Amino acid sequence: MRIGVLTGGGDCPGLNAVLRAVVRTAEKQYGSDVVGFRNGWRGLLDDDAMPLDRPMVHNLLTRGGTILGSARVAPEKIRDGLGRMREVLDAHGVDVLVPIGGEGTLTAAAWLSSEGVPVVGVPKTIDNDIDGTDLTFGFDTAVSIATDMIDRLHTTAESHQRVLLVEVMGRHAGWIALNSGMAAGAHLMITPEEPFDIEEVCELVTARFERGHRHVIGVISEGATPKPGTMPLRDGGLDEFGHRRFTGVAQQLGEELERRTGKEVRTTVLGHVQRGGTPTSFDRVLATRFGLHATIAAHEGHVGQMVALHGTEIALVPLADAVARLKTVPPSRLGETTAFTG
Ligand SMILES: Nc1ncnc2c1ncn2[C@@H]1O[C@H](COP(=O)(O)OP(=O)(O)O)[C@@H](O)[C@H]1O
Ligand SMILES: O=P(O)(O)OC[C@H]1O[C@](O)(COP(=O)(O)O)[C@@H](O)[C@@H]1O
Ligand SMILES: [Mg+2]
Repeated sequence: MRIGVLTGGGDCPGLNAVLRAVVRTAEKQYGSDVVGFRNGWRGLLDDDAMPLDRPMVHNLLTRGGTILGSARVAPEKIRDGLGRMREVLDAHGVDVLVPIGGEGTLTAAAWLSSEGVPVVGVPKTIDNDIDGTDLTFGFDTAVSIATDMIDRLHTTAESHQRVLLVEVMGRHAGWIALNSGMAAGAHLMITPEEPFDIEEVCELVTARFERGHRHVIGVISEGATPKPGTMPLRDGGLDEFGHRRFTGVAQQLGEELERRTGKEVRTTVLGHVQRGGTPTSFDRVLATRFGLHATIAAHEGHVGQMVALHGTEIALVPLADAVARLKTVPPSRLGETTAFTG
């Protein structure tokens, strides 16, 4: 059998570990081989392929990013390119395609599957917002990096009696803000799931200083928004792929907070540092198990599926179900922060 692989969407630590696991499992367990397509779906549309064998995946377990590269392609081009993608897959003798990606890549994968292309999906994203799996790899690494950064901000905030706002990634889901905020003892967490009220944020900050505390740490997802009519947030419009362009919610909240409370505010935007570098041991293992089980599923004919973590076991879920909705932070999880904030 020949397996085709590609990595789509934003990169994350662990993608290379999946590639290594797919190649090793295919070669060692099945005597199969693997071909990679460069730069996500673009590699399939442009016939940009590279053979992947065991020497090529040496030393990949710990390496961040993806040796295949990743890119975004307008969804219309994917839909118009079905015939072309079939031709390229046939030309390379690919029996099963294993796309590794987030909700966008996997939506395209689910659609290809519905068109009869044999596909086994692997979920990745630092945002952890893929439904049907308890976790995605990349998330643990991003949370670890963010936690380390927030730990460091506590001391400098205290020295200057400041409010420090940390903006973390999380377009639609606040998992990184929730977990890094909890791990680092933040006093305030704001996620995209619950629009924030500037009045409440001001009250929290004022009350904390009045109680004699010397600093406030707030963690804010990049996709957070204010409650309508409470404070303005600049509109950045949409990018060419239809994603909302962010305009810096933490900075804007900080300016408003400083104006209203008179407290000194500083803002740190963590950005792509959350996605760079080596994966944590947890993500290395999860990525490796996903790659292993995706390859097994491909050989056993379980196509149209996505590998998923259920508890401690790797399961298969229908791709169409996994992309039907995003896994956002439920109110019960946000409620768990109440005892620790303020
Ligand atoms: N609804 C869709 N239909 C077809 N292809 C899509 C769709 N959404 C996304 N894609 C493809 O998947 C790529 C990756 O999606 P994106 O959302 O950028 O990243 P991720 O896979 O990390 O969520 C897009 O550039 C596009 O080529
Ligand atoms: O790398 P880019 O294009 O700036 O994208 C940033 C986005 O990608 C992410 O890091 C990951 O999102 P995806 O997994 O959906 O690609 C988001 O947290 C962030 O909003
Ligand atoms: Mg996406």
